[in-house]
Amino acid sequence: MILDLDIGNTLSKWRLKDAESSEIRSRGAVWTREEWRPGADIPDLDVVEAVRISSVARAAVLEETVALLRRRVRHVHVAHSTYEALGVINGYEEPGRLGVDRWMGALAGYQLAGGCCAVDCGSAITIDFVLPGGSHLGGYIIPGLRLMKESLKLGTRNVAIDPESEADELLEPGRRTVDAVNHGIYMAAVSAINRIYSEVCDQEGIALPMLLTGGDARVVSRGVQVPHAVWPDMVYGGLEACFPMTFAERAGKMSGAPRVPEPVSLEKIRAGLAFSMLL
Ligand SMILES: Nc1ncnc2c1ncn2[C@@H]1O[C@H](COP(=O)(O)OP(=O)(O)O)[C@@H](O)[C@H]1O
Ligand SMILES: CC(C)(COP(=O)(O)O)[C@@H](O)C(=O)NCCC(=O)O
Ligand SMILES: [K+]
Repeated sequence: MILDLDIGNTLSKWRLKDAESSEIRSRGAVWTREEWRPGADIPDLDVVEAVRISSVARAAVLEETVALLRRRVRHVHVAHSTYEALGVINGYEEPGRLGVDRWMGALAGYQLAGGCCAVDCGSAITIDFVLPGGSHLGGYIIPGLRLMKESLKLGTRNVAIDPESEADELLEPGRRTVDAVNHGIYMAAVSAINRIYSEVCDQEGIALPMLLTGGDARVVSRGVQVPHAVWPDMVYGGLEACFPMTFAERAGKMSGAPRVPEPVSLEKIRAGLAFSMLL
């Protein structure tokens, strides 16, 4: 069994993949914390022969996790952001500083679709661009839906936040605080994604397919006008491409990869951009 780990700032996601059949046997998530211990909510390591890790948690968390896993598992692979991988050139001035989850997403997106816009809606929302030749342009980072909500709570006196209420896709003006906040942050996220996508495609002269991942991908997806596909396992896809182990992976197949969405024409993107700027 292969254990894939995607350690984010909020949640540590894991899945167990059958090394023979390439099937996903189980999956789960635990809060990202200082110490990561196999226990009730973590799979049994006895069946695990290899681990692949993408982590943006504090270095100490990753080090402890790796040290613990190395005692129990023969092969432990940790992904890093590099200058180049799988035909993609990292756009960062200091490639190692690009969040490795973003790098995994960009690599998976490129492997699936060639050039792409990879959007990861987690604690932060990140929007990365890769051109068909493999040049990663860099990207954008904005607070995720939950962080936006929490920042309002921290920074204002009278904005009472209901942390449990979902950011929903209702776009009309809110008539009570909870709705004004939820509709506001939702609009902030989806309009940023729509606008950034259009601006970069316009600038680069190419309509790119968009791929969405992360804990809030489904809710964000409903507000994104650009044709796109939701790929919950996109970060895992990058791990599969970097450290292929199963027969299917060696043949370039990534689990749960969606059909590549057909982007609208560049003319349409430009017309939409012109329209939104005239308003
Ligand atoms: N069941 C859930 N538990 C926690 N967060 C959730 C859940 N469903 C959706 N979310 C949202 O997903 C975000 C976490 O998404 P994720 O992609 O795992 O983030 P990260 O990679 O930063 O840990 C949370 O900030 C929250 O807005
Ligand atoms: C931007 C991020 C915080 C997003 O993390 P996540 O929301 O997935 O927990 C993470 O990719 C990160 O720590 N990046 C390093 C800084 C950078 O990418 O520029
Ligand atoms: K993210």
